Amino acid sequence: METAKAILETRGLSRSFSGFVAVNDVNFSVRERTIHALIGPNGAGKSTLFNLLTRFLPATAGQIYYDGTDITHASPASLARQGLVRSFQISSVFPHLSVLENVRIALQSRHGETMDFWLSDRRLRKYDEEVMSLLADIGLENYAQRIAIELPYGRKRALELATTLAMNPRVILLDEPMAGMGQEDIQRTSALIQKVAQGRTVLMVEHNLSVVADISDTITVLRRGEIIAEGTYDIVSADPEVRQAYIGGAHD
Ligand SMILES: Nc1ncnc2c1ncn2[C@@H]1O[C@H](COP(=O)(O)OP(=O)(O)OP(=O)(O)O)[C@@H](O)[C@H]1O
Repeated sequence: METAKAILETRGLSRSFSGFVAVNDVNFSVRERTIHALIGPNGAGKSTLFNLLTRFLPATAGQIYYDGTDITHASPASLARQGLVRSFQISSVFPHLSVLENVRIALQSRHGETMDFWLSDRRLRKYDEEVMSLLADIGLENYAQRIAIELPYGRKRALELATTLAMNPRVILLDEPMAGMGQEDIQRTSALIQKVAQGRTVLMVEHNLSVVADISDTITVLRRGEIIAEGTYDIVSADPEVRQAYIGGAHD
């Protein structure tokens, strides 16, 4: 595990907003096939770094590399095609379509087909087999015919993950996957993330530290736009600067 190569890397990455430096000269590296969490107190720059990595925000300075290729100026759509997929990105859920239809649309889009009403039944059925196997992976097979909007909250998030997986990602970026979830959904989603991480890389911003402790291989702690610690949960949680950042509270 320790020797896995870096799949995502930044060098001197910075982002300012009207002179305020939200991400400051960050050298960051995510090893392939690990679950990597980005944590830090409110306003630390987590969302900004996440948006830079997925190219939703342009960098003010520095470089981003994906699998050794400079992607500093790539578009989010081209990154998704190359396997760097932000959950809820291209694959947003259509609330009034069924679970099966939602995942089928994501698969069609990956195969370069738009929503073609004239697709033959045979071709649709071909997708449906793939859809059902994906839904089985994610524990949604019994929800296939349910309309997305009617799903319980945790299952809706699982559907979002299913549409992300339909893009066949190498790296999945999750923005607060546990947000708004109760304990039961948190446990199920944690297990799901560990499952989908097999053979893939997951980078997530997550506030729930017990989830982070449970499932992350590596944790990067940000504070005021800079990395202050990195390593396993045991290492970062014992770090005096990290403890101070959390005790110090929000915008310390
Ligand atoms: N579009 C923007 N314009 C101006 N300032 C911004 C913008 N986006 C972020 N910031 C500032 O950059 C800093 C970092 O914000 P960011 O949202 O990245 O932090 P965060 O660690 O994700 O916080 P939280 O945990 O509260 O979501 C904050 O001080 C924020 O006010």
